[in-house]
Amino acid sequence: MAGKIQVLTLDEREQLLPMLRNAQWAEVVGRDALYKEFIFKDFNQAFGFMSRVALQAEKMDHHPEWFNVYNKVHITLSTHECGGLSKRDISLATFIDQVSVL
Ligand SMILES: C[C@H](O)[C@H](O)[C@H]1CNC2=NC(N)=NC(=O)C2=N1
Repeated sequence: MAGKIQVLTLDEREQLLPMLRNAQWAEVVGRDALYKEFIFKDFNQAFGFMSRVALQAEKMDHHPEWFNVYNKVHITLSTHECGGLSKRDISLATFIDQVSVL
């Protein structure tokens, strides 16, 4: 594992979180994490999306907490190693948004 991962500073949050809020990522109450719900046409679309995210998550060694039923996918992102949001969560959220609209 590379150098220790740090929680985002207040400056980083002010810089990075507005764009994610605009993209419907919500800050979880009572936990330093991001949450978003995705709805697809059907299970095939949802699972295709999850497959793309899974491959990227494995590459990054950064994995989503998620829930799926049929066409719905709910995703929570946080970094367990630092107990909160890190730049890895921002990167993964950005990737997730990109592949959610393919
Ligand atoms: C051992 C392994 O590298 C760690 O448990 C990784 C795996 N995936 C992870 N995913 C997330 N979201 N946060 C982590 O801190 C994390 N840590």
